[in-house]
Amino acid sequence: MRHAHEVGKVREAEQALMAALPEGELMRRAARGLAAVCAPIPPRAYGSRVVLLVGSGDNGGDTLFAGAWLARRGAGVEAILAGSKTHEQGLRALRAAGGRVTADEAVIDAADLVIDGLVGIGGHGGLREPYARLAERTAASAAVVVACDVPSGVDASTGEVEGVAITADVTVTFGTYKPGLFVDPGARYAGVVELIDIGLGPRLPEPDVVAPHSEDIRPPRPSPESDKYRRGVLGLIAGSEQFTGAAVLAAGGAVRGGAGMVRFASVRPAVDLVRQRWPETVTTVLEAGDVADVGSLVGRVQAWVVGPGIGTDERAEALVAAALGSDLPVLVDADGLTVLARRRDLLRRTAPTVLTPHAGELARLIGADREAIEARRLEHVREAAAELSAIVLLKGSTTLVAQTGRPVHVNPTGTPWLATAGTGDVLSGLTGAFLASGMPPLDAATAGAYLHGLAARFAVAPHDRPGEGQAPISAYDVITALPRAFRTLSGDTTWAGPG
Ligand SMILES: NC(=O)C1=CN([C@@H]2O[C@H](COP(=O)(O)OP(=O)(O)OC[C@H]3O[C@@H](n4cnc5c(N)ncnc54)[C@H](O)[C@@H]3O)[C@@H](O)[C@H]2O)[C@@H](O)CC1
Ligand SMILES: Nc1ncnc2c1ncn2[C@@H]1O[C@H](COP(=O)(O)OP(=O)(O)O)[C@@H](O)[C@H]1O
Ligand SMILES: [K+]
Repeated sequence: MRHAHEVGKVREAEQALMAALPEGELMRRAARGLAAVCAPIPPRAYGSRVVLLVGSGDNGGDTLFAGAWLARRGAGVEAILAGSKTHEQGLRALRAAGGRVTADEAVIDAADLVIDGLVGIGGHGGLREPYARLAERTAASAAVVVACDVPSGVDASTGEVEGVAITADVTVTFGTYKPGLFVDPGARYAGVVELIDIGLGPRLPEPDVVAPHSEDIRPPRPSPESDKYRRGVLGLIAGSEQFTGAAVLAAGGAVRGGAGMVRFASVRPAVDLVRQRWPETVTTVLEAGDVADVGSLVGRVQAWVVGPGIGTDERAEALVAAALGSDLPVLVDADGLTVLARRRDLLRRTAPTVLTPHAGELARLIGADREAIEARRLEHVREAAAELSAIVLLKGSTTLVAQTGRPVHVNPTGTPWLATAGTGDVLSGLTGAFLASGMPPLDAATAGAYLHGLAARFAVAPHDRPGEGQAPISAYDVITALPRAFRTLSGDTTWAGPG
């Protein structure tokens, strides 16, 4: 996992470390790391035109020291001192190395490299002038932009962006990742994030946010003792007279997600379609009076997924109530979430509940404003998990998974091409398969989001080559690419082949 810490925790750890080190050592480490990332950027240090945007705090100090290092290696370094004061030793170091100070902001236009040292973890609120103007000018320049610690204008703890911010190609961050580098909108401004070890690790407490690596994703694998029941039977309640496609897509996610068996229940037209496309499923046609008994009609399962395409009428409500009335893990998605918005009482249960809303669905569930959720995703997903007593997977440009008392998991895979009807249904079926296998719900949701996003990337650009073009995808393409996504995960060494 990549660990991210909020500003308060970073400052505490830094203070403890600073007390144990010679003065200025921490900044030296940060500046050296920043310069080392900048040096190889074409046309490389010697003869390149480097512009430093220097604010009044230590972020500006790091940037001045890094600029001095680059100047000693032959770069032409000019610093724009934008703050009300300037880090003195940093400025002395830059001048001693042959760097210059300039008031001419036009140097940004012709720069090869701009280093953003306006604000770091000390930033609050939208960028004030002249910082905002400098950020806009930088965005219009062809220079490579490297942000020091965080892109100025991005809230390091939350990823909020108020107004203008620096758009970086690379962000060089120190000691630990910051949540704002992982979570949108901030993540969009950060570019590639490089972590520099400044020795903070041992002093850091539990992270606030984590982003899994491929090796952290461990979907269940069958063992020689496995049979279809032990692998996990998923009960899936999806589709209605009006919406049948959602059922086919959710069933596909579950089948390709490795469920031992999918027991599918719905109205006749949805059952007919699911059987045609996924003959592997065991189906139950629900007649008008059957909904309350769905559990016993379907047979034994280890987890439920309820919601995709079920509609929002009384019948749908009874289906959601029946699933949540069980003592099994239940994932509620799509229409099921709309039903829950008026029946929050159904969430009072002891078995785990996983909710998979997009921002609009979450807005209805917690009575918040959709735009506010998009702007402050981290805050809202945490609040929702606490308020709804559930594991909440908030979909969107960065998918977040929150469980109270645990760091928020942020999904590193995915692509904006996923924003197309039906892909969410695939995710709920896939995650449901993991729940049915007995995976802890936070891990199941994290693995679901990861593999779903990876499959989407493979569908968009199947050859996985740099520079390869991308094409629009359908939700079905995501299902088709799931096996390939699974195969990228670290292998199971116990497999000896047949015979
Ligand atoms: N504390 C430490 O031990 C270390 C800190 N380091 C660097 O120090 C940085 C933090 O330094 P500081 O605490 O001095 O804070 P910053 O340099 O991030 O920013 C503080 C200054 O920016 C101004 N400011 C804040 N928000 C603004 C806005 N929206 N518009 C315009 N001006 C704004 C403040 O008034 C203040 O003068 C880190 O991000 C990192 O780059 C590194 O050197 C590593 C060690
Ligand atoms: N801008 C975006 N960037 C990346 N992924 C996105 C973006 N917008 C939506 N997604 C993803 O697309 C999927 C859409 O799901 P959802 O909104 O439930 O659609 P549907 O209900 O039509 O299936 C989710 O996995 C979500 O995380
Ligand atoms: K910065």
